[in-house]
Amino acid sequence: MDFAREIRVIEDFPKAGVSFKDITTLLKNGRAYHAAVEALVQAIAPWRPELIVGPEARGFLLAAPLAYALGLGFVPVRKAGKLPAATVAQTYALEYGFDTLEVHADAVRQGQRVVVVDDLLATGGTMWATANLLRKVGAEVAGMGFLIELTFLKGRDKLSDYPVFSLVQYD
Ligand SMILES: O=P(O)(O)OC[C@H]1O[C@H](OP(=O)(O)OP(=O)(O)O)[C@H](O)[C@@H]1O
Ligand SMILES: Nc1ncnc2[nH]cnc12
Repeated sequence: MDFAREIRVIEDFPKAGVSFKDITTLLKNGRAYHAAVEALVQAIAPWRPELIVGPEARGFLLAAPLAYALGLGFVPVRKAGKLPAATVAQTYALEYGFDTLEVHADAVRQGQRVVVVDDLLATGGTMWATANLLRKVGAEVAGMGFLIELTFLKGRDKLSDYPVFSLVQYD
């Protein structure tokens, strides 16, 4: 399937100069959504994950069905202050300023192989912070899967310690 055809591109959203990749058009097409999750399953299964992790919010839309398809558990990474039990936090740089992501301190077993799945790789800041969180709580990050990669932002360079897979690339 040509996944790029299912993704709507909105220029100058949320601000001038940004070419926004809108996955809602893919998500509302059942065949495309199913095929995208299946393609990610095929790419990620060889990494032998024991658990799937997804960052809030769009990451949940791919990571949770992927976990379900593989018969694995799902762990959410959330923006600061959203998770109720004891957490570990990681602050990371945004284009302007900083943000903080959290995961439950007891979310993984020591040495557990986890794969992180998100909708889109841009600068890599979100995924870098997520991987750091997972290492802090004792996980082994076995790989990272994305629906979309904005190759010109070179997010992969920040993630060079890990295998990275993306289904659709924009350059
Ligand atoms: O590689 P990066 O430069 O970190 O950018 C990619 C991240 O940006 C978007 O999330 P956003 O923070 O907009 O949150 P949302 O999923 O809640 O919309 C996207 O879903 C990725 O998680
Ligand atoms: N260009 C883009 N489109 C959609 N989501 C994004 N997150 C970061 N950059 C993005």
